[in-house]
Amino acid sequence: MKLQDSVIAITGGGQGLGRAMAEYLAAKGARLALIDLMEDKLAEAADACKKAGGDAKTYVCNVAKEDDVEKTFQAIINDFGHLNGLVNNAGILRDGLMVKFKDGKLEKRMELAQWQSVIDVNLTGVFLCGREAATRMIENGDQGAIINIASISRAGNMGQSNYSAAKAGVSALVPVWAKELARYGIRCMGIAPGFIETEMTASMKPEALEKMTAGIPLKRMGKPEEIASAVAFIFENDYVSGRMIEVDGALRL
Ligand SMILES: NC(=O)C1=CN([C@@H]2O[C@H](COP(=O)(O)OP(=O)(O)OC[C@H]3O[C@@H](n4cnc5c(N)ncnc54)[C@H](O)[C@@H]3O)[C@@H](O)[C@H]2O)C=CC1
Ligand SMILES: CC(C)c1ccc(C(=O)O)c(O)c1O
Repeated sequence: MKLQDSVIAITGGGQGLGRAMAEYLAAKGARLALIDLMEDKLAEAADACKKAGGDAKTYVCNVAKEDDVEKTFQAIINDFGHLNGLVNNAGILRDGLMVKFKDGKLEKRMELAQWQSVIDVNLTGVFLCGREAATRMIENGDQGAIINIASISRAGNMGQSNYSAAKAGVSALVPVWAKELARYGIRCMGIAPGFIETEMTASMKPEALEKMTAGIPLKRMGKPEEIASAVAFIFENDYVSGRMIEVDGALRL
């Protein structure tokens, strides 16, 4: 698929990795539908995309809400007339141990609400957006790809029951959707990033950063552009489907 003039929706497109993907695809001439909760961040990201050479429109939407998602994808079709791809990128962290001994007493530490909030956004949100994008693409006769952003934590990371379960779930959806959607000319792939440089890591003390990167075989964190280029590769290569790409500097948790 050529990215020039393709319409690509990115959830969580307002900041971080989603914004980096948007700018990278915009520079290749893609037309971006940026979806996020934060209106101000969306406006900044859309401006950056336009400067990079692509068109961009913004949609305030909670990916965990079925109504919001249905309205958003209807609006995208109304605005652009087509949809060629989706990057399911929006995600949240609410880390915590499941149980812990404190003062000789065993405590339940991960609250149900803490579990559910991550499942709602990181797993149900991916399902809702994937289902809506596929429906609109099939109705319109548009071919393309859906990409689920997972994490190295999908293998199971201490303190991340909720997050690891959701990321394992979105990884499992990749071969399911690849098989179900191939007949409509829609591919599905996943990316599992390791530790990536963000605004949060930029503000960390050098000693803490050094400790974090010491265990990574490539001895550095990944750059947002390295995730964005994996996204572009997937859209541009019409024979990749049903698999995960691990972009993690060879780290294993
Ligand atoms: N930064 C990293 O090192 C890694 C990130 N990831 C994954 O990459 C993705 C992006 O991560 P970052 O850019 O670091 O995060 P971030 O927190 O900087 O950006 C996430 C974006 O998603 C949006 N969002 C959150 N909940 C939403 C909802 N309910 N509806 C719509 N938008 C919502 C936020 O407003 C924000 O703009 C996530 O899925 C994350 O799990 C995976 C591995 C490593
Ligand atoms: C534990 C993994 C590598 C990780 C680290 C940081 C973030 C983040 O800041 O959003 C993640 O989403 C992760 O999956």
